[in-house]
Amino acid sequence: MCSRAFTEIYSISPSMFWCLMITYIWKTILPATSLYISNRLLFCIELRILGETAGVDAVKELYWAIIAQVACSLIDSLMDWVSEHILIIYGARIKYHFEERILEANLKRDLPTSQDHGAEMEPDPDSVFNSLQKTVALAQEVVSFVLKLRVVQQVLRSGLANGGPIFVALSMLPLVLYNAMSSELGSKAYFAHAVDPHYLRKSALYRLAKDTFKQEVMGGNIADYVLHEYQKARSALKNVSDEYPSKLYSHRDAPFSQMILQVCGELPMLYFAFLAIFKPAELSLVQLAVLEQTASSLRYTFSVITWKFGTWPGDLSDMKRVYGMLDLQNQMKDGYHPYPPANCHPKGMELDIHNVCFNYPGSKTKRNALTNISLSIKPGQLVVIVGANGSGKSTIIKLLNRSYAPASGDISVDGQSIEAYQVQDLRQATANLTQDHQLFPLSIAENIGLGHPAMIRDPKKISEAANLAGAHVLIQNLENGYDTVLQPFSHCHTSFNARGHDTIFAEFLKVDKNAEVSGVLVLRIRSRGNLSSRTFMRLFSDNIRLVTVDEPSSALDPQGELELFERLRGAREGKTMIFVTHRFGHLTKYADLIVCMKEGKIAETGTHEELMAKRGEYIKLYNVQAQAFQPDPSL
Ligand SMILES: Nc1ncnc2c1ncn2[C@@H]1O[C@H](COP(=O)(O)OP(=O)(O)OP(=O)(O)O)[C@@H](O)[C@H]1O
Repeated sequence: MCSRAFTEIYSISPSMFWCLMITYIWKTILPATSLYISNRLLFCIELRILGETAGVDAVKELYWAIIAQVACSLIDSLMDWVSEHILIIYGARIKYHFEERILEANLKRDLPTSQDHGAEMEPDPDSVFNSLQKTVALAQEVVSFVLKLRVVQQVLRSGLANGGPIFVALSMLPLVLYNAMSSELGSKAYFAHAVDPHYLRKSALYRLAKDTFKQEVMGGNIADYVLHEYQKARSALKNVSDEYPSKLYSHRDAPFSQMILQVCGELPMLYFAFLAIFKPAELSLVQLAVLEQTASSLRYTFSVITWKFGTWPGDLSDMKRVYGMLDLQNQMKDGYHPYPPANCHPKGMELDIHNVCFNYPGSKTKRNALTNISLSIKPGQLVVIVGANGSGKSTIIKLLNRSYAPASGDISVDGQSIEAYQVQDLRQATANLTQDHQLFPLSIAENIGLGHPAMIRDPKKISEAANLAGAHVLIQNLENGYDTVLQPFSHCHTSFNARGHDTIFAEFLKVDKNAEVSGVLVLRIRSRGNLSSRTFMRLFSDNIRLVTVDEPSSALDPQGELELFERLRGAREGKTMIFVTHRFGHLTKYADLIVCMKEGKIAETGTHEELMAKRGEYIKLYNVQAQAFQPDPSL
């Protein structure tokens, strides 16, 4: 997986990749090089002070060490600048690259797969690069540790550091012991949850003073009860601590391990003190400084490695999430055949639903959403599906537009199984108007034009579609007309301190507010048919052979719905039309076929007259509606 990420990131910009690698290599060798140079510097200073040249040109070495030290510092700051500069540009390019890949994958993903994988569908586009950087950082520390060991070896071999091996070994001992005896949670994978019933009750009661519940608590005059119950729960909790899990985990009942570790930490200095007592001639302060410097540098790298190694699986998991999401296969297989077939009927789509059963993925209900549905719809028919809430009307539409696939049975379209066709082609031949239609955070013109993207740059067609949907006048009266952006995203940002700065914060609120389109306006646009404008726009496409309208009444008043149905019927030529609606009175008289649903099954089918004569399920629904419009005789 790491090599896949490397290859992908490399392909975004090979030149920037190599520049970044050079800075990483530099950062890897720098600590060992600095350690070596500063050790040399200290030794040369000592030789110079004591006047012991012993064949070494101390002054010349001192100059070289000074030049090398300064050069390292300069190169290091240059490398810092280069890597920061590259990361700003390259980092953004990498992020946008993965953002695009995630967007593309999400757009191609079918509904059941998206619903089954929920949160996995939105991984952080930054995480591949972040994970890779953390992997590189771990590798850097390991290599740096090995290089530092080489420097230690050299120091010990030089004979200038008497007692060095024991000193270095003693310096590393506490770290090794610490890792062996460690009881830290920090680098472990864990999750924690509270189980104590008194603690859970105390926390729940504490929340009752918050805004969400306040009105209810005050209105119900239950404040005393809440406080009393809180006190009861608190005293039942006794000494149970709610300290962070990591602290509770690392706390030891006896102090011995801590004491041993503490004493071990002092051992190197104690050892040197004993040497000073018993072999003072073999020691110097510079030796002590060099050894301490070397050992502390090794200790630091060792502890960074152990920490990074512990957190590495977690770092990689973010990268895994991105690739897991990108590699996810759609549950619904795409077909091979183009749609429409050459011999299709000019009047519209022919549909044959045969013995279809279906339930939603993850549904916990015993009853299927649809059970044994069989239905034939002839080309160009106007079909109305009626039935109580939850009887399965919308689900039929969702199977027809291939949002889901039946669990069993088959749907055939123009004589061929629906699954044999390419989904994209089928969708191009279908116009859906549903209760779930959303306004996109784009301009009104785009919101409408996206019904038929080929005409999205045609303002005449867009206003014609809005006119047909009855939304044109409202849109035209807006300050920015069709260019009004609906529900724009705000990209404002304040620093933490700006919150204490009245002028800046007021300005921030103003800018942030400007980005909002009022919710009232959005509602008006919805109710005045901006959503159906998109469907009318879609109807301008010559490809449409099936129109499904699923209860747009939640956004429309009865008059608006009646007008909408009238206009949709006006565009009926060459299209099969299926309407799902509760207010079906004004539609059923035009219906070639009425399908009456009950509890996921088809209760009866026929024309209005046939179903009225049957005196079954349909007439019950019809009478309930009719009664709502008749005067109450008791009044
Ligand atoms: N996304 C979903 N996940 C799980 N169950 C669902 C989902 N959508 C609908 N259902 C269930 O499937 C059954 C049929 O729902 P459907 O929406 O098709 O009924 P409907 O007749 O269109 O109802 P309404 O008139 O209220 O829209 C219901 O029991 C409903 O609760």
